[in-house]
Amino acid sequence: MLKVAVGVIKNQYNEVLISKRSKKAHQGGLWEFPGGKVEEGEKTEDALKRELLEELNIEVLTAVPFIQVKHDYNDIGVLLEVYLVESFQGKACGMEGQPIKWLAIDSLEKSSFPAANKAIIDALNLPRYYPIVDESIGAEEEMLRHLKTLISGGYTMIQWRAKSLNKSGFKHLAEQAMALCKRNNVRLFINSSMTDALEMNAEAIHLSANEVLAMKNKASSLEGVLLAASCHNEQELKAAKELGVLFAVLSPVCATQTHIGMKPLGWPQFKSLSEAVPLPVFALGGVGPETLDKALSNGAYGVAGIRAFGR
Ligand SMILES: Nc1nc2c([nH]c(=O)n2[C@@H]2O[C@H](COP(=O)(O)OP(=O)(O)OP(=O)(O)O)[C@@H](O)[C@H]2O)c(=O)[nH]1
Ligand SMILES: [Mg+2]
Repeated sequence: MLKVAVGVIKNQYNEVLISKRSKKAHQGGLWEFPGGKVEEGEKTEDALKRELLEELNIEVLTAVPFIQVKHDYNDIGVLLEVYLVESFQGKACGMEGQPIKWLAIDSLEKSSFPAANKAIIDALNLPRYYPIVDESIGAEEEMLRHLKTLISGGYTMIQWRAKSLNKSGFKHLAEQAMALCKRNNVRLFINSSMTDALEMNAEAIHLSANEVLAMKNKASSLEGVLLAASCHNEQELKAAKELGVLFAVLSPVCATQTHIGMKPLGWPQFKSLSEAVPLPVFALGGVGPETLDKALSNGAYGVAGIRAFGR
């Protein structure tokens, strides 16, 4: 497997720099995030700095690990170690004669990139908020009402959870929620077992940590379905990463009403766990929109919650 250092270079306008691969290269003629092969004995971060200097004539000042993507092309397998380049020195130019351009993150077209980049583009488009509609909010009507409030509040990624309903009750309710979200272009993650979620044709599934641990190496049948996972420790985060989830939720950060008796992680431990695994991690447990800055400064990608959203 070819190890590749890839840089998503951002500017202050929320645009990223992309560059066109030469016709003759592997996956030639497609756009890419600049970067290249990690040499024998070289650290990935050093390879990133070297490649961006060679290809764009810029000096990387800060780069943070973002995600890792494994992909099998028919001819080779690649492991893309993707970094967010948050600051650099110099003016980028195509040193190998390649066209380059700055593009808004939400206008990146997956079809213009090699297939492995789909996961990078999905991750770059993740919102910072992940509200959860849970039955602790109220009965079924109440849950649907709360979902509507969240949708009109502008949230674009929501989790749907009702653990105490039986299978057919959950299916019936989840189908209404999915239809509502589809009409409004909102991505709804169904929190249930993998089997049940696939049976109801969920396009996005939120798995419990136990399900993730039990799923090891079974993800190959899941092309086209987005996965997320609930995690509480490093082992679960690593298993979720291995399974190929788009992001994880790590909890509980602080003490909450719903998880009385569960020992909170606290911010320092949250930070070290989220930094140990290159995956976007949402903080959950006593956090909300007003704690986003605190969460970001502790290594979170965003915040998740039930009562903190849409009230
Ligand atoms: N740099 C880069 N490589 C990517 C991306 N997506 C992707 O699948 N790859 C694959 O990663 C592999 C290595 O990338 P590369 O061709 O940039 O390597 P390099 O700069 O060292 O090239 P060189 O052999 O011309 O020196 C290629 O097989 C390429 O198809 C991407 O976004 N950026
Ligand atoms: Mg390259």
